[in-house]
Amino acid sequence: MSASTVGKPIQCIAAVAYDAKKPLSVEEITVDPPKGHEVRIKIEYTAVCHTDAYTLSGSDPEGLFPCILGHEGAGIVESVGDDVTTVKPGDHVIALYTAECGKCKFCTSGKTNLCSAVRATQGRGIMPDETTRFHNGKGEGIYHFMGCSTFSEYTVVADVSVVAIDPKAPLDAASLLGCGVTTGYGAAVKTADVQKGDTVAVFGCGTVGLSVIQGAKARGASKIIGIDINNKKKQYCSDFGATDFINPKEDLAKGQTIVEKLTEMTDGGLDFTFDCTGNTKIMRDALEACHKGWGQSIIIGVAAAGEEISTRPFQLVTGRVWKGSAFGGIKGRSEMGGLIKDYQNGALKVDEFITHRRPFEEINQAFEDLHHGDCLRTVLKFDKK
Ligand SMILES: NC(=O)C1=CN([C@@H]2O[C@H](COP(=O)(O)OP(=O)(O)OC[C@H]3O[C@@H](n4cnc5c(N)ncnc54)[C@H](OP(=O)(O)O)[C@@H]3O)[C@@H](O)[C@H]2O)C=CC1
Ligand SMILES: N[C@@H](CCC(=O)N[C@@H](CSC=O)C(=O)NCC(=O)O)C(=O)O
Ligand SMILES: [Zn+2]
Ligand SMILES: [Zn+2]
Repeated sequence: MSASTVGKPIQCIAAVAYDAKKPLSVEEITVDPPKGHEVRIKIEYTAVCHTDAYTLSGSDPEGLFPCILGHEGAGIVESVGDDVTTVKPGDHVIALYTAECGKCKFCTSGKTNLCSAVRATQGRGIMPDETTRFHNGKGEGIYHFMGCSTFSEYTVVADVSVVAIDPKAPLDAASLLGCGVTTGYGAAVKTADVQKGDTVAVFGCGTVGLSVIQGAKARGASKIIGIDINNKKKQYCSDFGATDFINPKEDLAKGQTIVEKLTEMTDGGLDFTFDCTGNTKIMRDALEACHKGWGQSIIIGVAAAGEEISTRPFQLVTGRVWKGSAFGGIKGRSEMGGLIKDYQNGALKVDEFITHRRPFEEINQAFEDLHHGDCLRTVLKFDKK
């Protein structure tokens, strides 16, 4: 912490999304000090998740411009506003797009990790007091994103949207626990609660899908089928624990559907399927590949505005279950410590997802990296020292 910055605006580098489909503008911005119940973080590392690209594409109904995207990030608390009791300057932290206040109807329900404390203002790109902490060189306000905005060297988040972690945990790996790894792993071990011997199919084997595979393996699933249209994902699937890989563009017999193939491979269908593509047609396939009577399909992928899912109601009448999962069902402030420990004792692979590294200034190339089948996550480093 630098005491000289406390209570003052900070000028720093950030990537501003001025408009949908346009490259981010890497420029100097001003980050105001944190107000009550807010925390200013010096972000050390941030990664690019598919959801950042989705919002930048203009398909997100909550997308607002100009904004500072980014929600997979870790850093060090620079200063805190009044009444912040859970973190202090110098703490190593992960920003949380799924807050945990511990007090709201959602948090106290014991049924969900969703929290309502700051979600409404978060979706409108502003802090809980309805203002922004970000301004560009012209003095114009810039919206926040997902309550995190980690594509800025300094960011301000609500105190319920940040968790302190073991300072011995490397912050590059910690950044990935801010979304992709936690989301997929949690979807398998918490939302689905996969059990030993279960059969599992995962559609879309990026960081989220591979993390589902990792969770299913940890639980002792008997068959884990990775499905992806990119053959470069085959080796990754095997590395993270899949027993089989299918490329639907190449591995189906003439006239055979992916649902038929999966049903044949699993004696009638899977115990669990996961959509990690955001494609609503794939979501239908994933549901219909579930075993009659009990199979559950978990939607993780984020679909564009206007997209809807459909199936014959008979699919549900006959016992298949459609569910969704946000942040893997994980409560960020109370459960992140356990994931960090799992990572530290070797039970949870995280470093293996870092396939590319770049200085923050190359953030637009990091978005390009996402389209290459060999890229799982590009981690961007702020400080070149
Ligand atoms: N619910 C939640 O809490 C969260 C949701 N998400 C969402 O999860 C999804 C996955 O995220 P992430 O892993 O980062 O994304 P990636 O883009 O890294 O992974 C998606 C994978 O799916 C593949 N794919 C695309 N179309 C198909 C298809 N028709 N059949 C099979 N595979 C296909 C892609 O291949 P290719 O690269 O060749 O297109 C890619 O390998 C996104 O929709 C993201 O927005 C992410 C985090 C949290
Ligand atoms: N803004 C979108 C919805 C985006 C969405 O579904 N986000 C996921 C996390 S994606 C992370 O990479 C999520 O957890 N949603 C729950 C939430 O409360 O936002 C839209 O409006 O469609
Ligand atoms: Zn994400
Ligand atoms: Zn809450």
